[in-house]
Amino acid sequence: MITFEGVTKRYPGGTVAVRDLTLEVPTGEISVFVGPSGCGKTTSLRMINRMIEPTEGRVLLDGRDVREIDPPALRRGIGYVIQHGGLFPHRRVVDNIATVPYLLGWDRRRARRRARELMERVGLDDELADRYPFQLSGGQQQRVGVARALAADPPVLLMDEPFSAVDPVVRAGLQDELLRLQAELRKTIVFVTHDIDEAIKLGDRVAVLREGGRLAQYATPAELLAAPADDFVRAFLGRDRGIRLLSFLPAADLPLRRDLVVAQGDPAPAGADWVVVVDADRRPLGWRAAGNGRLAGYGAYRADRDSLRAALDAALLSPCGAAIALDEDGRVAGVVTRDALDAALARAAADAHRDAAPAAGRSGEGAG
Ligand SMILES: Nc1ncnc2c1ncn2[C@@H]1O[C@H](COP(=O)(O)OP(=O)(O)OP(=O)(O)O)[C@@H](O)[C@H]1O
Repeated sequence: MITFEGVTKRYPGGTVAVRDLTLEVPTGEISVFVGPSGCGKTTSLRMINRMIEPTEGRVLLDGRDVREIDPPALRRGIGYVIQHGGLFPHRRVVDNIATVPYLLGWDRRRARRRARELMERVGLDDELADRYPFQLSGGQQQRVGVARALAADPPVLLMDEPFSAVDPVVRAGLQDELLRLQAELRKTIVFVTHDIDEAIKLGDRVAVLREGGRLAQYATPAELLAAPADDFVRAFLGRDRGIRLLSFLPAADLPLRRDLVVAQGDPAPAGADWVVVVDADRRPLGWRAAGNGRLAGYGAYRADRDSLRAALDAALLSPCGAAIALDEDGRVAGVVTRDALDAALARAAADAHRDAAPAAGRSGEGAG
C-alpha cells in the first residue's frame, strides 16, 4: 500500500504543485492520477520513488516513510515507465530490458533469459531482441519500457503517461495488454494520464486532480460516473456519463428467451414478431421477421463477460431492438427482449441515483 499523508510540494519560486494530498493506493490495484496539465500528477508520482521530495507531509510504502529508505534501494522495488519508454538508444532491446538485473549483479545469461521471458509476456516478438530502440515502432518501444520496469519483479510500478505518444488503436492495445498483465501479476500500480477515458478503463480507483494540485475526488470509476463530487469533476468526465456507467454493470443477469431462437426453416413460436435463426452449430445467422423469409443483420454480446452497455449496443444494432446473447463459444444462448432491457436500464438508473444521493438535487445534475 502507498499512502500520501498531507503531502504538499512547493517548488522554489513558489508554485504549489501538490497541496495537502491525502490518499491510499491499495496493494495489488491500479490507481490512476488524472487531471489537466500542471495539476501535479507527475510531481505526486515522483514523490513515491523520491525523485522529488515533499515540502510537507509524508509518503509511506507499506507503512514505512520512504525518506527512511535509501533511494537506490527504494527504486529497485519500484518499476518506472515513462512516455516513449525512456529507453537507452545505444543498447539493444534485450539489454534495455535487462538494465535492472545487470545493476543487481545478475550474470548476463540469467538477465538476458529473464529479458526474453518478459518480451514474451508483454507481447514482443523474440526477433526484436537484438534491435535498437530506433528500429521499433512507438507501441513496441512502450512495450519494451513496460518489460524493463518489470524485469526485477518489483511489487510497485509507477507509470507516467506511458501510452500517450502512440496512436489510438495501438494505445487501446497497450491498455488491454496492461490489464491482462495486471490480472496475472497484481502489482501496485500508480498510473498518470490526462485522458479520463484511459483513467476509467484502467483504474480500480481514479484520483481526479485539479489546478493548484488539489485532489477533487478519489473513487472507483463507477462511483465517479454516478456521483461526481462537483462541477469540475463533472465537466472533466465529459459527456455520456450515464451510458459509460453501463460499462461497469454486468449483462450476466439479463433474462434470456430461448424460445425465440430457431433453426433455419423452423417456424416462429406463436405471437413472436421476430426470431433469431441459428445454424446447426447454434451460431447466429440473423433475425427473421414474421411473414418474411429474409434474414436481417444483428448485434450480439457475450453473456458471460460483457457489460450492460454491450447488451444495449447489440440491441441497437438489431432490427427489432432486442439483443442476441452468445455463450463463451460464440453460440446463441438466448435473446434479451426490449422489455427485459428496459427493465434492466430502469434498475441501473435507480441504483445510480441511490448511490449519487448526496449530490442529488444540485443544479445542473444530470445535465452532463
Ligand atoms: N522543477 C520545477 N520547478 C518549478 N516548478 C515546477 C517544477 N516541476 C513542475 N513544476 C510546476 O508544478 C506544477 C505541477 O507540475 P507537474 O509536472 O506535476 O504537473 P502534471 O499534472 O504532471 O502536468 P502535465 O500533465 O502537463 O505533465 C506545474 O505548474 C509545473 O509548472
